Formats: sequence, structure tokens, C-alpha cells
Amino acid sequence: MTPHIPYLTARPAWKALESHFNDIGDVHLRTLFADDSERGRRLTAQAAGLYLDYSKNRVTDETMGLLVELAKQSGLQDRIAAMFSGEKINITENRAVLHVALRASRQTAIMVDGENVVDRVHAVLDKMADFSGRLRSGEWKGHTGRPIRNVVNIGIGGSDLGPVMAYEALQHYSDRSMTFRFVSNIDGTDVTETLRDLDPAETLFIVASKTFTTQETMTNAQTARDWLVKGLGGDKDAVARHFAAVSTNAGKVAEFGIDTANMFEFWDWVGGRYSMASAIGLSTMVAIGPEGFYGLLEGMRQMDEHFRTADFGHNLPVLMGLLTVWYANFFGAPTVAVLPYEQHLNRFPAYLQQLTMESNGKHVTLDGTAVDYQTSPVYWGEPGTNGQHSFYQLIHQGTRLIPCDFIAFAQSLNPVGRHHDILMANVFAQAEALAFGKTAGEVRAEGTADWLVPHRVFGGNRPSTTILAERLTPEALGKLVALYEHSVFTQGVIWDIDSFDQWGVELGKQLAARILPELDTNTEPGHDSSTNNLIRRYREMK
Ligand SMILES: O=P(O)(O)OC[C@H]1O[C@H](O)[C@H](O)[C@@H](O)[C@@H]1O
Repeated sequence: MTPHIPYLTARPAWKALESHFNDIGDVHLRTLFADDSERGRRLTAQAAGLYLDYSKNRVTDETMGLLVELAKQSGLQDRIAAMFSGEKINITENRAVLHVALRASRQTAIMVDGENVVDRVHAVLDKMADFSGRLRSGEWKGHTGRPIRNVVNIGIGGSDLGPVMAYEALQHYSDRSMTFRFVSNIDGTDVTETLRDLDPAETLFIVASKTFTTQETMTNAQTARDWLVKGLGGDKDAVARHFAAVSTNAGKVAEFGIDTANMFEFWDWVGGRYSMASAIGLSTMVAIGPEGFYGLLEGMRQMDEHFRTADFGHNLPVLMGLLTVWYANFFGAPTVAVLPYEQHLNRFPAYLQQLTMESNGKHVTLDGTAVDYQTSPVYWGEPGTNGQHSFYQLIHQGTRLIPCDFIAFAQSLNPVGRHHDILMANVFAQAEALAFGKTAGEVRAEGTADWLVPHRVFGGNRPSTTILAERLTPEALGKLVALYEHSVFTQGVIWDIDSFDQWGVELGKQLAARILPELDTNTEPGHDSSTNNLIRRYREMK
């Protein structure tokens, strides 16, 4: 039987952290570093080739010990075991949470409702590899006999952000003779601009939707189908050679008119935001090839194993999750900035926004009790160094504490002149400046006039974590993604929330469905006075 876990703020480690925070919350990183010359080497951890430097966080050994204790008192070990063994830990939807099964090796067995899901995973991977191989080699021909050169993924949320992030991240490894594009927004501009210079005879659409009922995706897919059929002389038979589907819903795929032979299945135990390693990654596999995709899975698997087996004090996702809790709940930090110093990770912050905030943006515990503590912080970010020339000012000298995750790679995929050393000098310098700042004495010593000194002082003591890896490969991306997935899991366990449902998305969808028919009629809309007025104005202006 699972032991009773007290409400978060009643756990002894939480209480100990509260009093510990009163003791050390104000201690400056300058002092912590001055008092311990080994700190920068000691407060680090590494696993699967990722190096995590968390020494520039406002923690001591005691803090980390108490946070680890909190993880234990929150039942994290049991919850990890429950997830990996296929227990239905997404309790509000009564579903298992098994993205880890998507990257399990063929020999593994994970049972859900009496069936080994790993066999099914590999059957779909084999089918994806076959399809990708035929597309990439040109063996798969379009309706007019021409090979496919353009792949357009149509999806939204988890059926878009993972694929687009992974494509951008791994572009270096992609087949450059092919074009990959991603349509997500219901705004007609998205699909129109995406298709404007494409030749339908050479274009394949992957309609990616777990439910195959998402309004945006279905509308975009319909528009794409019309464009294709029109472009190929009105022949509806063309659809079979130019549309593939990725879904859990075979019935809806067939209803849409896509040949289920071109359907790649996944399952209700894969959450949308955890699905990039499933068939949702089909566009990724076509771009980088099956071997590259297996590399991505291998990287994820290594991080999964590390998360499952490493003790919490050396467990990268656990450490990152605990630090997030420390800042969100004890320092009251409302956000976390994710700052990849790697151009290819351009869309990584956007990807993480869904992963973190859709997972942990919750207000009740598993038993439905309203929480009286903060849950997920807001995640945001941009690749370095661009951010340095815009919002970093606020991180350095603003009034809010913003913990930062810096992500960097030792080797550039595009070594040009001094670019990479300059990039790396910047990431190290930013973390250093945030932590140590510049004192009034130092500013004065530079000859700054007295009145200007306060403006030029940097308080420092602004925490950051640096993740360093050798090179951005499919494996490394897999490790990074799984690192954040499991950090999110850790946070969710401590906050005692369901990280795997997303009921909050529903209300807006329902209201939009109610408003849509009202936009075309002259009847009085039935909402509040602001919404009614906006609808009336829109009718007049459209
Ligand atoms: O893949 P689909 O079923 O089309 O869902 C796409 C997205 O839509 C929803 O509204 C959810 O909030 C997301 O978690 C999901 O990824």
C-alpha cells in the first residue's frame, strides 16, 4: 500500500526548508563562492553526457539535502516506479503515462491492460522507418509519378511543437534536398503562406492529431486537401499518395478520407506534449532518417534510465525539478527563463512552454483539494545571444528574481571563424555577471561619477543553472527533452498535482464553438456585454 503523503506544507522537509530559507534566503552567491573554493566543481552533476552546473543557484549543501528529503517525503521514488510500470497515474483521465515506453528497447516489456505496449511501439517504429525510407529514396511516388520533395506537418500543440522543435534542432542532420514545413494556426495565413510556393505533385501532408478532432488541424487539413486536389486537376484519388495521418483515432482518419494504410498509430497513454518520440515524430524521422530518429530515442532512453535509477542527489531531472520548486515556492519567483546558446534550439523554449505549463499549470491536488502554494512557473526564453540585447536587462537589474537555465554545446555544428568561442564566452559571462554582479565599490573604482553609481551597480545573486553538452546530435536532443520531461514530473509529484491532464484548455474551445455560428447571423449574441459588443462590431466590419 502506498504510504500516506501529507499535504505539501505539512511535510517535515517542507517545514525544515521554510526555516532554512529564513536563514539562507538572503545569503549572496558571492559569499557562498568565497567561503567554498570547491563549490563550482562540487555542486555539479553529470549523466548520459550532460553536465549540469547548479553551483550558481542560491543553495547550500543543506538546502540540497532538504530538497532531496522533500522529494523522498513526497513519494517520488514510488511515483517514478508507478509511471515506468504503466500504472494509471493520470488519474483524471484514468490513463497510464508511458512516453518512456516509446523509447524502450525492443526486449523490454511494459504491460498496460494485459498487453506489452513495447511490441506495439516497435511495430509502429518499423512501419515509420519503412515509410520514411521510401519517401527519402524517392521510391514513394506522388499521384503524378513524381517523388515527394516537400513534407508539411499539420498539427497543433503537442502535434506541432515537438515536430517543429525537433526539425529545427536537427536540421543539420536533415535531408537538405527536401523541404519541411509546419502548419498549426487556424489563421488562414499559416496554411496559405506555407503552401504558396509548393508544387502539389511533390508535396506530402502528415496530418498529426492524437484525437483527430482538433478544429484547427481538421480545418487546415481540409484546406490542404482542397489545395492538393485542385492543384492535381481535381482528381480525388490523389489524396492517397499525398496524405498520411498520425493519430490514436483510426475511425476519424478513415472518415477524413486518408487511407489507414498510411496511418501511424499511437495510444492514449502518450500525452500530446510527451509525444514527439511517438509516430508524431514521423516528420522528424523523414527529415533525419530512421537512424537519426533511433539516436533521438536512444538519448531519451539513457536519460529515462538515469532518472529511474540514480539517487536523487545526483539525478539531473530531480535536481532541476527541486530547484524549480525552491524558487517558485520559497523565493516566489514567477518565471523561469530558458536560454539556449544554440541557434538550432530556436523553438526549444516554445516547446518547453507546453511541456511545463500545460503539465503543471494546475490548481488542485490529486484528491481535488485547492492548493495554497504556487505550482508551475511561467517558462519563457529565446536563444542567446539575441536575448542579451533585449530582455536580459530586466534579469540583471530588474526587481524580479528570474532563475535562468543556460544550455550550451562545446562543439558547433557550423564552425565559422571565432563565432563559437564568442558565443560560449557570452554564455559563461552572463551566468557569471548574474551571480556576482558588480558592487558600488567596483563601479566607483572605474571612475564613475557618484550620481551614476546606483544606475551602474549590478546586485548579482541572480541564480542560474548551466547545462553543457558536447554537441547537438539527435542523442543529445533526446537527453535534453527527457531531462525536462522528468524535471516536470518531479515538480508535479512534489506539488501533488496531475501533470498529465489539461482540462483548462477545454473552456475556450467550447465557447468558440458556441460563438462561431453567431458570427454569421443577425440574432442577438448571448454573452456578456463586452463579448456581445465585439461580436456585433466584427459582423459590421467583416
Ligand atoms: O493532437 P491533438 O489531439 O490534435 O491535440 C493537439 C493539442 O490540443 C489540445 O487542445 C491540448 O491542449 C494539447 O495537449 C494537444 O497537444
